Amino acid sequence: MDIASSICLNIIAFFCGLTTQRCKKNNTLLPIVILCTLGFAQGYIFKHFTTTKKITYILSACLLISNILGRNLEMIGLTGGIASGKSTVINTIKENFKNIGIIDCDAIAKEVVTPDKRAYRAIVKAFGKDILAPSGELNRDKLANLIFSDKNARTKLNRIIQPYIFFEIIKRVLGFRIKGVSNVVLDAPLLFESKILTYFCCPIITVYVKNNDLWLERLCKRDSINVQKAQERIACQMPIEQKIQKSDIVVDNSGTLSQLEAKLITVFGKITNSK
Ligand SMILES: CC(C)(COP(=O)(O)OP(=O)(O)OC[C@H]1O[C@@H](n2cnc3c(N)ncnc32)[C@H](O)[C@@H]1O)[C@@H](O)C(=O)NCCC(=O)NCCS
Ligand SMILES: Nc1ncnc2c1ncn2[C@@H]1O[C@H](COP(=O)(O)OP(=O)(O)OP(=O)(O)O)[C@@H](O)[C@H]1O
Repeated sequence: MDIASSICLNIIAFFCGLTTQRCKKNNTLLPIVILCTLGFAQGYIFKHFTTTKKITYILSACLLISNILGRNLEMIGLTGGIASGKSTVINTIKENFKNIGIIDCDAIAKEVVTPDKRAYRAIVKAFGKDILAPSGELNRDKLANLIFSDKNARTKLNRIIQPYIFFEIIKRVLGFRIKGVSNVVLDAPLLFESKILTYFCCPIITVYVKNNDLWLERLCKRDSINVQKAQERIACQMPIEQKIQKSDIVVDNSGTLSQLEAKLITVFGKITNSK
C-alpha cells in the first residue's frame, strides 16, 4: 500500500513538473503549490507506517527527482481544426527530427476501441449494436456521422473514450521519459477543448488553413463528404480563431507540402535548440 501510494505521488510530482513551463508562461504558482501538497501527503501517508527518517528522506528526494524529470521534458502540443494538416505535420517531424517522440491521440482513440477493450464495450452499451460493422468492429463512418450531427451523442462518446485516451497519454509520456526522450509532440485535435492537456504542453502549435475554401476542399476530398457536412464537422470543434488566439505558435498550411516542411523545420529547429 505504501509503495503504491509513493509511486502515485511520484507520478503526480512528475506531471506537476511537466506543467512548470506553462505555469511560468501564465505566471501562476500552481506547480509549487502542488509539490508542497504532495510533500505533506507523503509525510501524512508515511506517518502511519513504521518507516525510519532515512526512508522518508529518500522518498522525498524521489519526489523531487520525479518533479525535475517532468520539468526537463518538453511536451509540444499540436492542434488545429479537422483536416488542417496535423498528421501531415507529424509525418514531416518523423522524417526530419528523429529524436522527437510522437503521441497521436487519433491513433490512441482507434486503439482503445478495438473489440473487447473496455471502451469498446462501453460504446456498444451506450450506442447499441447498430454502431457495429459486420466484422464486430466499430463502424467508424456511422459513428462519425452520428457524433458530428448530434451534440448529445458527441458528448456521450467523448465522456466514454477520453479517460482511456488520457490514461494512454500518461503511459506514453512516462515511457518516453524512461527512454530518455526529452521532446515529445502531442498531436491532439481536441487539445484546447480538453482544457487539462493545455497545462502539460508548452509551446502549443496550431496548424490551420488560412484559405477557407482550400480547407473545405481538403476536408471534403479526404473524408469523401459534401461541403455542408464538412462545415458541420468544422462547427463541432472550438472555432479556429479561438485556437489561434490561445496558441503560442501558429502555422498556416495554405501552401504546398514543401512550403509546410520548410516552415516546420524552422519552427521545430528553434524549439529543440532552445533548451
Ligand atoms: C468519431 C470517430 C469514430 C471517427 O473516426 P474516423 O476514423 O472517421 O476519424 P478520425 O478518428 O481519424 O478523426 C478525424 C478527426 O475528427 C475530429 N474529431 C474526432 N472526434 C471528435 C469529437 N469527439 N469532437 C470533435 N471533433 C472530433 C478530429 O479533428 C479528428 O482528427 C473518431 O474520431 C472517434 O472515436 N472520436 C472520438 C475520440 C476523440 O475524442 N478523438 C479525438 C482525440 S483528442
Ligand atoms: N500542404 C498541403 N498541400 C496539399 N494537401 C495537403 C497539405 N497538407 C495536408 N494536405 C491534405 O489535407 C488532408 C488533411 O490533412 P491531414 O490528414 O494531415 O489533417 P489532420 O489535421 O491530421 O486531420 P484530422 O486531425 O482531422 O484527422 C489530407 O488529405 C492531406 O493529404
